[in-house]
Amino acid sequence: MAGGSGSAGGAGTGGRAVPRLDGLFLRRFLRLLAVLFPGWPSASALMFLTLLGVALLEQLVIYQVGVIPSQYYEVLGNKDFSGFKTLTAVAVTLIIVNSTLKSFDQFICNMMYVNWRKSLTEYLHSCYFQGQVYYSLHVLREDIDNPDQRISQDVERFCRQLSSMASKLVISPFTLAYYTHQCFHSTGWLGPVSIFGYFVIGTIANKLLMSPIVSKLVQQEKLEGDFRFKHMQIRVNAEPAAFYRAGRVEHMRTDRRLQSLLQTQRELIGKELWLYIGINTFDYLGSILSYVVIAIPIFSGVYSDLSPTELSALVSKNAFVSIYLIGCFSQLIDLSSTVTDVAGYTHRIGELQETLLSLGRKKNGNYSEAKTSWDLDGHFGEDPAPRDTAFLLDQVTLSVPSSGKLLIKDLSLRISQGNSVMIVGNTGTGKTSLLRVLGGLWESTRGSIKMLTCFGPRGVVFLPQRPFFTDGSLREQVIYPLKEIYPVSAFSPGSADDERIVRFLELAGLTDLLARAGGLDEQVDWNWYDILSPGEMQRLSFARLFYLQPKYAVLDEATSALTEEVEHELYRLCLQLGMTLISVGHRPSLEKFHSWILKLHGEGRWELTRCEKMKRLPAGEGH
Ligand SMILES: Nc1ncnc2c1ncn2[C@@H]1O[C@H](COP(=O)(O)OP(=O)(O)OP(=O)(O)O)[C@@H](O)[C@H]1O
Repeated sequence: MAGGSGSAGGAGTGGRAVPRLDGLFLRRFLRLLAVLFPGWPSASALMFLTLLGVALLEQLVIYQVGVIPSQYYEVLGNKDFSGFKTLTAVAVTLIIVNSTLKSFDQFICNMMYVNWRKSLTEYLHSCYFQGQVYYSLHVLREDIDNPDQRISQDVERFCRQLSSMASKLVISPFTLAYYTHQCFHSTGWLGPVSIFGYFVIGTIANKLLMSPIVSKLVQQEKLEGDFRFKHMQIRVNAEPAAFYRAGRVEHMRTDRRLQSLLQTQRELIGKELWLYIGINTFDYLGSILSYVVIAIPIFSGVYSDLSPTELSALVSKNAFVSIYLIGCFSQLIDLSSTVTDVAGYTHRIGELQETLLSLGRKKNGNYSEAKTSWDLDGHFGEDPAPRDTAFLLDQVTLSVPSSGKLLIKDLSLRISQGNSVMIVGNTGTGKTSLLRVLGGLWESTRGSIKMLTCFGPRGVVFLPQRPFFTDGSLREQVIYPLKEIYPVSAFSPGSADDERIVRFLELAGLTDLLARAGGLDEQVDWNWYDILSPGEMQRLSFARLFYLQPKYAVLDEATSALTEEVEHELYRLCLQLGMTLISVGHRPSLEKFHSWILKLHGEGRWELTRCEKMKRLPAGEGH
């Protein structure tokens, strides 16, 4: 497993551009926005409009609440009791409306967060699970660290931070326009121009302070993922680790990853200090800027004909609108730390999105779209492919993708029905790699490979070296990866699905498993890897194979944990069920189940021989 296992100290950018607040950020952000707002009328767009309406109403009410104190001065000064009662009733109503609107504002932002998270995660899932993209991403691409963390945690934080900014951002164009107009009205061009100038300077200074934070944040997220991955490694491998008494060494290694993460967090906090100094300075300087704005015409003699009282009234009026306008800008500048978070997550999610899309576009020429996936619902149409041949290899040369190490050179082979092939050879000579090419996971460096049948029950089923189980009931393990009950009538008319499953479990020697699992459909809360022995896992994989009854079964050392007798029995059943086998194995006792032996010698050399020991078996069942 490559995901998350990258070096703990690296920046995680793997030769890529350092993440900054630049054009690349903008492009990635706009691409993510297109996922969050897929069109009109989408739920997100409607929520955003509602938020805009609520925020506008809120502004109106806030303004009304703001003038209440001055009205109290008036009614109390005049000892106007009925005016006081009316004003108090109005004030209470306005405050209730204001608090309701504020709560609604928060509520809509939270709902938007959930909705955005749903859209973005589902979108990434659709790219991640398309074809074999998840395999290529984890095994063949090493430049993307912790894809799992990007999809789960980074998306969550991105959406949360973005939604926390939403209500301030949505209203700011309106408040800015309104108070700029007001400011221009009372101070002329000098007020708005100096405030805008001040904001531009503040933004440039902030941007300089924000960029290093963005790259640090991206690095911190990578280390966070590495740390979590280390814990997951222990969780998944608790038993072998315990046999090795690996507690001390794993403790040290896990602590090392933690230290590396904490060191980066300290550096991040150090960089953020400068940003906070910038933000706070901007806020407090802004509060005196309005007086600086009014001081310029006063000292240049524009108001020299005004009396001191008239001048004070003018100062107070101008200060009010300028402070409001500066307040609007300060609110935007205050969002800087949230913006850096959003930018960091944007880079991480954007990188993942780009990689997923490029992997999704890269189609394996040997496999048409229809053949790259299973018909999971069990609906089987007509298969136009010739039925007697599964794979046609012509002058195929195969190398390890990352290192280029030559494994097989100029191999021509036809794998057709009734002609089982056994692949043998020393460790690391490329036996599994050849299956990877047959399965469409790797591409050959030269030559052509044609798969003339499909994946699934009517075509090819692979049993990988490491058995794979999903979460769920025993039935779900047996029928995997079919989702629904397999259409019995296709192969065994008349017999019920349950009976077939039980029979195949018995044939695989797993009768007791039915009782342990409490029946076929009991939703067990255990991890199948924890409760099954390696041998039982291989037996269960065979029960699955018997159930699916494909025409071709590709078995990669699928019986390595079983005795020779059990192996013999399982292979015999496969042939009896009409399967043609393509197996990788080491035991010579397996040869009798195959017509051909392909021996790999490494460094490209191979040898194909006819096997004379092929066992004569009774006619296949079900075909
Ligand atoms: N994802 C990978 N990245 C880099 N190298 C790989 C990868 N997978 C396999 N290899 C290398 O390719 C070579 C062939 O591997 P392969 O798994 O095909 O061996 P094998 O013949 O099946 O061996 P074994 O009998 O041990 O199962 C080995 O040297 C292995 O280290």
